[in-house]
Amino acid sequence: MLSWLGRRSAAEKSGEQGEDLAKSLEKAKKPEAAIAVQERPSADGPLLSVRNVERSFDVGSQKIRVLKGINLNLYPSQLVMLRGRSGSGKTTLMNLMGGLDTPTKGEIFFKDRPFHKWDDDKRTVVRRKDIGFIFQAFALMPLLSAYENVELSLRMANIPRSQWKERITSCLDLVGLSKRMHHRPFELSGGEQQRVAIAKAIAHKPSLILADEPTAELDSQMTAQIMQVFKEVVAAENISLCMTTHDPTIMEVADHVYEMVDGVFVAN
Ligand SMILES: Nc1ncnc2c1ncn2[C@@H]1O[C@H](COP(=O)(O)OP(=O)(O)OP(=O)(O)O)[C@@H](O)[C@H]1O
Repeated sequence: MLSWLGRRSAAEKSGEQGEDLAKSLEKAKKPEAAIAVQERPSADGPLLSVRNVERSFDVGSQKIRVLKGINLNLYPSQLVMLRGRSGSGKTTLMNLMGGLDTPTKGEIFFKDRPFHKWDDDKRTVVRRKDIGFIFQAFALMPLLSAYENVELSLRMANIPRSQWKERITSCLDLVGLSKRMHHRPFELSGGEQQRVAIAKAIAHKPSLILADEPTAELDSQMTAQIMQVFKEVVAAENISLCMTTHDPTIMEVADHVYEMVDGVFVAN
């Protein structure tokens, strides 16, 4: 598995079981070339629109086609999941959605801004201000408290210092960590650390949160808590959230689930 964090840093030089498995394997045998893009669920236009996107990588003398024509619309205040087997292309797509990478073909519009045409510097400005990232491995600074970790995000986004205390307190309160603000990551459970990571990702009030397997390191109880926090954050902060997962037990929380097989979406 390629780590999103690893590839993110590079790009940023400048963030199953029994029956279900049998069903998904059956579907995997017959991928459809492309499925209809999600119907418009709200009066607003999409926050993010991915149109006919392809991504290939040159490895030695070979061209590897990872994404083969992806269409996706993400609307304000939606919680969307990308599901697929390891290597199907989920992280590659998330990197494109977050402006960490650009497509080989196709278009990506974030708030009508053409990410596919913009250089990394321009995308970075938008990313810092309007997109939050959450990783499987929490990605917290180990020597900083929960409070200071969230503060770091506000500092990076150039939010005026006068607003920090109120915003940090309200974000940690939203994720249920008011009583653990001054704990450092090693003094927190895995679920609590991931809640700090969520507070950190939403602190600068982004419109979009991208989360790559945010519950992969957590047990089922912590996973359920994190999914509840995600639902609350999407509602309270008017944020759209797109996350990848292998876990079939959490799909019902999503407004929409995209199933990816070998670089294309298939009907689920
Ligand atoms: N920079 C790259 N260079 C070459 N191949 C790459 C690159 N990035 C991704 N790939 C290839 O693209 C394919 C899809 O990788 P990706 O990480 O997007 O899958 P994934 O669905 O997120 O998998 P996982 O669930 O294991 O994280 C893999 O075969 C991977 O080796």
